[in-house]
Amino acid sequence: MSKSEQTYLNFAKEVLENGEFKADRTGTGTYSVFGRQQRYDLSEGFPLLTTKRVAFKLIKSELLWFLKGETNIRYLLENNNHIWDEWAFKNWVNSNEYQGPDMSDFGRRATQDPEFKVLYDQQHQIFCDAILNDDNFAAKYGDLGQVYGAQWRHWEKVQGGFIDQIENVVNEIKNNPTSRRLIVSAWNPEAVPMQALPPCHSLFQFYVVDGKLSLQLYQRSGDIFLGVPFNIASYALLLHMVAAQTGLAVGEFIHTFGDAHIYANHVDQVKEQLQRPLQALPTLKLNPAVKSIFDYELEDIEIEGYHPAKSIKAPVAV
Ligand SMILES: Nc1nc(=O)c2c([nH]1)NC[C@@H]1CN(c3ccc(C(=O)N[C@@H](CCC(=O)O)C(=O)O)cc3)CN21
Ligand SMILES: O=c1ccn([C@H]2C[C@H](O)[C@@H](COP(=O)(O)O)O2)c(=O)[nH]1
Repeated sequence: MSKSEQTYLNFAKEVLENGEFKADRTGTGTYSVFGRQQRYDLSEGFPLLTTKRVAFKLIKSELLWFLKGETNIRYLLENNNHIWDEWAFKNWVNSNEYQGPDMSDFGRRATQDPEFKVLYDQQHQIFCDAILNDDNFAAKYGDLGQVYGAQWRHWEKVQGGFIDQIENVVNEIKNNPTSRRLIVSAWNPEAVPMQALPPCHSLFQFYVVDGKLSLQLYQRSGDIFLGVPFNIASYALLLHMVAAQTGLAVGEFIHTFGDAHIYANHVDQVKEQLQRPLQALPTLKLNPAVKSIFDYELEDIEIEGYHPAKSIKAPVAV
């Protein structure tokens, strides 16, 4: 049995039991707590949940997308990753150019009205085809604004020019591992109005001791059922990659939250997941021939020994 997965399940259980009902931006309603922290010892195994199948290939392509400094969903769609579609789709259907049926409040209506869902699926398909095949359309509507990739790799300086926070932090870990300033911030108050969704995983810090690298993330807002399993695996993967590139062993991933919530329409799914038995955690294999944090491709990252229970579907709140 894995301590890491039990840590996540205990957290979900605690929020189900103690979360306060709280209205939210999406109109869905949540059970929410404020200020929590979990620790995952990565030497125990790779923290990809086994009590439901978590699509690791989506986590990989999303993280490589951030690391490339990309903010356009075209790269994700080319890799069959649709987790960010809704936030780009919103820009299109709210534009003057959009001529199709009314898509206002599509996220909520698609889960509640089967007839509307048919219309939404059609428009979503048209949207994805256009992003993939039409360069101008992709440039206009595929871009999520100054989101993670932009802030990590090209933080815009007031006096002109850019800061590559990832390159800097990897160099600092190599050259100055005792530093207490090993921080990457995605939270840029000036950019918030230009982002499809202000960064949920807002800031992270590295720490080196005894030849081991740890990472703590501050996540301002966490969707415990859908987003958090992705976030845990994504930061564990990033930690492994940075450790590999700096010659360090992996230590802990520490996950600190602001508003951690379970959406009201995820409660049954969480209860089902909590009933399931845990399996051993998988292990991560990174291609040792890769010599830069920016050179990893999908095939350089493999998960081995992953034997999860079947996936549990849930609607995403848009
Ligand atoms: N409400 C909400 N929750 C999130 O977790 C979230 C957002 N919004 N907005 C931006 C990103 C997108 N993320 C997402 C979006 C969808 C899934 C999701 O639907 N996951 C499914 C499988 C999807 C698939 O196989 O294509 C799952 O079962 O994990 C996960 C993370 C995380 N973020
Ligand atoms: O990586 C992510 C991205 C998003 N989320 C969740 C957290 C919230 O449920 C929504 C964002 O809504 P806000 O109103 O902007 O907080 O997306 C996540 O868990 N992980």
